[in-house]
Amino acid sequence: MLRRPIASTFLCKRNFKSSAVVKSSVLTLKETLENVIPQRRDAVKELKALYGNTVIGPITISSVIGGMRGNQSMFWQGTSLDPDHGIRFQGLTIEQCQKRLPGTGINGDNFLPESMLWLLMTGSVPSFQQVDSLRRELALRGKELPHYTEKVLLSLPKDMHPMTQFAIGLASMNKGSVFATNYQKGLIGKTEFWKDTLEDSLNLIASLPLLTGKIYSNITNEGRPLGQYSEDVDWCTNICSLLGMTEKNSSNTGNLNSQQSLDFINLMRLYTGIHVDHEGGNVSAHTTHLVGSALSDPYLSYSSGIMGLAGPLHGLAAQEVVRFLIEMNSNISSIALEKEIKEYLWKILKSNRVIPGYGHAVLRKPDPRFTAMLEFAQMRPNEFKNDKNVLLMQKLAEVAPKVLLEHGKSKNPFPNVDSASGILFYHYGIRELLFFTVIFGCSRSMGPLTQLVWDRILGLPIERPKSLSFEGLEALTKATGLVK
Ligand SMILES: CC(=O)SCCNC(=O)CCNC(=O)[C@H](O)C(C)(C)COP(=O)(O)OP(=O)(O)OC[C@H]1O[C@@H](n2cnc3c(N)ncnc32)[C@H](O)[C@@H]1OP(=O)(O)O
Ligand SMILES: O=C([O-])CC(=O)C(=O)O
Repeated sequence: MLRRPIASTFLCKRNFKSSAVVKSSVLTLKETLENVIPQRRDAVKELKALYGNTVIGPITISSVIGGMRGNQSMFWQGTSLDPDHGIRFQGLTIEQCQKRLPGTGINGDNFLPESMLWLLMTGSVPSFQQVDSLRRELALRGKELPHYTEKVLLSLPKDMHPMTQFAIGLASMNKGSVFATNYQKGLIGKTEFWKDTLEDSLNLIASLPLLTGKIYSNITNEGRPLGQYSEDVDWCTNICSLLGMTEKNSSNTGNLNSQQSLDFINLMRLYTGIHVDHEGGNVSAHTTHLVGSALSDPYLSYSSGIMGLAGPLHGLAAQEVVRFLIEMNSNISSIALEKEIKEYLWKILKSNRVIPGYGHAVLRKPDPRFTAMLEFAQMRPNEFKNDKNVLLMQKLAEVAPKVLLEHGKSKNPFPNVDSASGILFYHYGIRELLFFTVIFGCSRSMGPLTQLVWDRILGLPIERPKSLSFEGLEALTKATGLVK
């Protein structure tokens, strides 16, 4: 399908109220980080020296052969996950972030993911000016993709999975890695690794609007641009524009009116603001951390994380949910008929498949990220009242937990974050199901890359747990004296 070319090169300047008042005295993210580092380094050093031998939990055989569930064995600073209350970003709930993190300064706009990045990196809520300076810094850093990355992306088959294109694009950018180059030349020592890691990480995050836009235009518009990049707007406005999903400054493929265009940008800010991280053990974060522990640069490390996000039990569930909702809608006669929905779900369970968007490895309550996405839809009743997929998504949140509870296997029968997100993007006009997880991947860059910077600030070692064979485990059971 060919898309309309961009109607005009006119720049949509949704100017930031703060732009005019940014003072040169505002410390950059790096400078702020430099102020925080000495105290944090000392604290971790002291913890290790005084309490290094403190035992913090048992490791059972079930956990060794059960995906390390429950093992408290990773250091992760930015976020932590409570099974009953969900994610906290440097201690703040989603609700608190919505109240406290700065946005554009325009009433009703969501907080900016740039604010979240600042919070994760430094541990404190940024001021309006700090966020605006970071927004500007990222917009400048991200204004072009390396020519070799463009070339690599253009050479890929248009029907290659967008997540594969994403991982390849990111890995190709390792050619320009400041960290890898300076390490290879022997120009940096261990205590300084974090500086080049930060440099690469900010460049990587900044490049994501163009990279994502390129992949989307590859799969929908034969590689021709759908929108225009601007240094004057925020990261998400650029993402939306480059997907061709803004009223102005893009091909406006979804024919959005100005309210819908604004809503779509705010949906993107909300989505990418709360998917940034889910503590360290999830597959994408853990993979980035593991690969990074071998001192692979941020591009290679995060490209590996993206490959993990591309699994259907993890981020790819976002695409699976949309497919599932559309298929279910064409197989039931009415959303109001709970009996039919239940039968449909049972058919899936009886064929030994999972219900996508439900269950979680850690959470034991509905995912507050799901609730935040749901609230986005509920706050716009006129927009969504006739969308039968969105209505089914809401109905399922009532029905599926009952069925999963009756099924009796899943430890968590409630909706997770992937339940709501893709179908909202679909509503506004992103119809390529395979693409949703790429948007997830834009957001997820922020948490794991923050940790990578901190891994290097703290000089954490290469990760290398001990593995055990069946015989090794058996020998341990005998050692307990409980088994003959
Ligand atoms: C961003 C994210 O990654 S959020 C998660 C996105 N993934 C999905 O939505 C896919 C569907 N959900 C699932 O597959 C799982 O709930 C996971 C992968 C998220 C968590 O897996 P686990 O920690 O192993 O879950 P749990 O301990 O509850 O699993 C116990 C059993 O219930 C099953 N189960 C868990 N969730 C579901 C589900 N949604 N539908 C059907 N069965 C399920 C498991 O497959 C497992 O079956 P088994 O004993 O035959 O192996
Ligand atoms: O925490 C997990 O295992 C999966 C998840 O929800 C995420 O990574 O966002």
